[in-house]
Amino acid sequence: MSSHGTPIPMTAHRAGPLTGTAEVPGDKSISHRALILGALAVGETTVTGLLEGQDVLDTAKAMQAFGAEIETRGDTWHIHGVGVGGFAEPETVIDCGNSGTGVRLIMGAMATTPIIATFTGDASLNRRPMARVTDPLALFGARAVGRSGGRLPMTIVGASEPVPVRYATPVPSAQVKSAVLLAGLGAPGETVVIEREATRDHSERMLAGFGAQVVTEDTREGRVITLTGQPELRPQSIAVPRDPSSAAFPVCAALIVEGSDVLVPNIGLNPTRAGLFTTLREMGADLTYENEREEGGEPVADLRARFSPDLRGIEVPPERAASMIDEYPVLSAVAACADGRTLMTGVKELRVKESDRIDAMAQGLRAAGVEVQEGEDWWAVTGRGQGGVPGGVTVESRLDHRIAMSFLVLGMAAQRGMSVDDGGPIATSFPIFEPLMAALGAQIQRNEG
Ligand SMILES: O=C(O)C1=C[C@@H](OP(=O)(O)O)[C@@H](O)[C@H](O)C1
Ligand SMILES: C=C(OP(=O)(O)O)C(=O)O
Repeated sequence: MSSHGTPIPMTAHRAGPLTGTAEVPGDKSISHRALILGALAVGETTVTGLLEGQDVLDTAKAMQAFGAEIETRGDTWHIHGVGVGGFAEPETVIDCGNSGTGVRLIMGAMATTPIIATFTGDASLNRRPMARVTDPLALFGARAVGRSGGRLPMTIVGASEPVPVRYATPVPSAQVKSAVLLAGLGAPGETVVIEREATRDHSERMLAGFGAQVVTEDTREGRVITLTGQPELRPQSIAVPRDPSSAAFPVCAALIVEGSDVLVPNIGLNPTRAGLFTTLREMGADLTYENEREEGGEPVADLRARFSPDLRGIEVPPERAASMIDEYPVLSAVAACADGRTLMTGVKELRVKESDRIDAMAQGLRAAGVEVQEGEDWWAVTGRGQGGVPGGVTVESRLDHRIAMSFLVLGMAAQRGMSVDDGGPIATSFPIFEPLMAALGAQIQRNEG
């Protein structure tokens, strides 16, 4: 089932070369944060390039429920923030749909204000673990009551006298880090988050942009981030860069579809996000960075991906996992078309995303004729070489946009194409995926009725 309606079965067939320019939408992580920090600032924040995918739209609706006024004029989003500590108590349940980032960051943002809010989501989100966020929020003085196993629906009672927190994250998660930092905004004094492995740092960068005092130090313990609480956040004008996690799909498709040459302009290459591109280049991908520059304090380049007939399997180092965590599904589609084995280790987190992504990809790849081995925190794909994946099957997308898109990309190179039972979830992060890929020359269709 799609998150908000009837399933949309989709098929991608093997087709001629993919060529042209792929203008992918705005970054999902940055879009959520722009809305939440805009809601916590005093005055009007404007945002251009916001990803208008369902996950982000659900966060916008949630911010309205907490009292922010949000309107769109043309392509610009205007957010009238209520200030740190100014959130109102929502009158209804907050539905975050399919979005782990949305629900976890918003729980953090409200946890140090004395209000009560109840959160829910779709069947996928309601299976995902929330204790990783509610455990540190309890240290601030917030309380959480949810379903067994720390699942949604869940009610958070915000702390009435919050205290600052020092917290070492037990899992590599930018969502956990960000929830703690956002909660720290409402607590007096210094809140400290320590992460052993650096995860995406958009919250730290954006908090600093809004005028909060945030200091990051790399130490022997790991990355130590110190935030000074109760700032007055100054409204900003934010231009959201394009999403490298969405760019991954046209890039990977171009590498495996014969004769392709695709330009994906203006992609953020923040090192905490760019692990996939490094990995693809190590596999022998013809992937170049053109027009490298800095925009809004972030490294940016145009990516040019060309058909790469000599891709080889590699071992992806576990320390790279955080910088490409959402890209393993599509990497496995490329690995299936490479020569040799691609081994991915240190990736336990993949099991608690919108689906168990190791299981979802392993089952679908095996059905498509590709050998996959797996353990709790690793998996390995034995490539069948260029043009060697039989395909020709329908696989489950499991309410997971990245699973759906990864199998459709594989279908573009597989001998007999690939189908997914439901492409509906794609709209959570990449609502223009179908027309964008079709404009490049992909054969992608909905199987109505
Ligand atoms: O903070 C974020 O914006 C995100 C963090 C990652 O999740 P985890 O924090 O669970 O690793 C990532 O998978 C997700 O798509 C977006
Ligand atoms: C894991 C993802 O998102 P979230 O955790 O926000 O649902 C993703 O977009 O791949």
